[in-house]
Amino acid sequence: MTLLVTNIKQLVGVREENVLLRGKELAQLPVIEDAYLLINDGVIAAYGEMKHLGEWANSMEQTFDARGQFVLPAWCDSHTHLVFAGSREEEFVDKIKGVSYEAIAAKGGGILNSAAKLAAMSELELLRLAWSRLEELISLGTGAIEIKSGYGLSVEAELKMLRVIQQLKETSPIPVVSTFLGAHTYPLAYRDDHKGYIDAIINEMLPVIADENLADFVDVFCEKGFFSVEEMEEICKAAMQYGLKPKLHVNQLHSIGGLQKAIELNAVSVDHLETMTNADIADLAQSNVIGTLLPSAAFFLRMPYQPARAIIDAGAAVALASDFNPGSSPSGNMNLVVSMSCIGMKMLPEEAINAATINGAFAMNLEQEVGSITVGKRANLIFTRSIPSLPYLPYAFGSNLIDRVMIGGEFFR
Ligand SMILES: N=CN[C@@H](CCC(=O)O)C(=O)O
Ligand SMILES: [Zn+2]
Repeated sequence: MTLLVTNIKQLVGVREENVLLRGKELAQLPVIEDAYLLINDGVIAAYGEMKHLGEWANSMEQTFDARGQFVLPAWCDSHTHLVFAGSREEEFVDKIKGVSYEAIAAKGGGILNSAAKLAAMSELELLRLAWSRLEELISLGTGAIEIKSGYGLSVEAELKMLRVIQQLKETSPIPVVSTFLGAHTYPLAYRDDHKGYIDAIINEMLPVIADENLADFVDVFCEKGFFSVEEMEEICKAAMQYGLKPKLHVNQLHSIGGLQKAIELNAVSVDHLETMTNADIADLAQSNVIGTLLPSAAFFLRMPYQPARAIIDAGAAVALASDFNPGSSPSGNMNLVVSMSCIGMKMLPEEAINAATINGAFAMNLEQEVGSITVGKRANLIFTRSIPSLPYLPYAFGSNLIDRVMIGGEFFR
């Protein structure tokens, strides 16, 4: 089926080629004013200025008049923990009362709290909950997503999470990539036996994950009190033997060398980056690794935002993602993430949109499929409400400025 979209006020993120944007390039967001867009079988087939629309347009079987809407590539959310069993608002209240993130984790809260809830839930119920979250995110403009395990922390429960992600992958209308995060924290039973848990990850979880093709990436929470740089290296090297690529949680609370090791391991991305030394910024800028910034986690944990300006100005490639999870970012709303990055991290609107689309696609190895208006890519698109300009999107934070979301050439809901 072919659909012609006409009278688009601005077609945003038009790119003939896929290039990961770094440094100054991040502010370059190519648009076509007063545009048309042709979609064939759910895939972008052509685009251009309305004035160049040929006679052929008259014979189109299906047309949609965008009447002055802006059309953007849907958000590419490259870091989420979307599969979880329950919310953790009791910890939210504890934190308001002054209890720290680390103190909550130390007394069995945090990730372990989510793991206990997940262990008690069936695969089917987990899938039902995750599916309804995913539907909400798509209606908020997310057109591709990465989902991690990491609330299982046992062979059985990690595999249960990954099988839920696998089912989402098979049935979701948007591309889903899967990340194995068995090394999210040490389960209680292995609190004093790190080697034992790492052995379980390497010898019991990874072979099944590889056998059933349950993950595209491997992640480790490299942090004081969680996994050390050496432990991260051991786990990544084992996972890489099965073809999983590293995408790693580093430099959230402390700078302990995780970022440098991730670069050495040729990670696809290093995620969080709230705590960056000047040397960390320089090392990232000189590497090919994408720095994925998660401003809503910093916001929710009341931490200083990631130093986006310094990271971009040093020449690094950055992506933006939601980190949707029940502990540190109970929102997967990428519109809010884009606003926060402009308001809290002084990213330009063009930089934020690029970081949340094309660079996010690169951070999931999905750049051939999504992230820009490019012939051959999926027509996963955001149609805005009537807005005066593109910067109005991050400026008017909290308003729902999305009129419709298109997934694979069809309007979603
Ligand atoms: N930092 C590690 N993991 C999650 C938080 C997990 C949780 O608190 O449940 C994050 O990315 O912020
Ligand atoms: Zn995370």
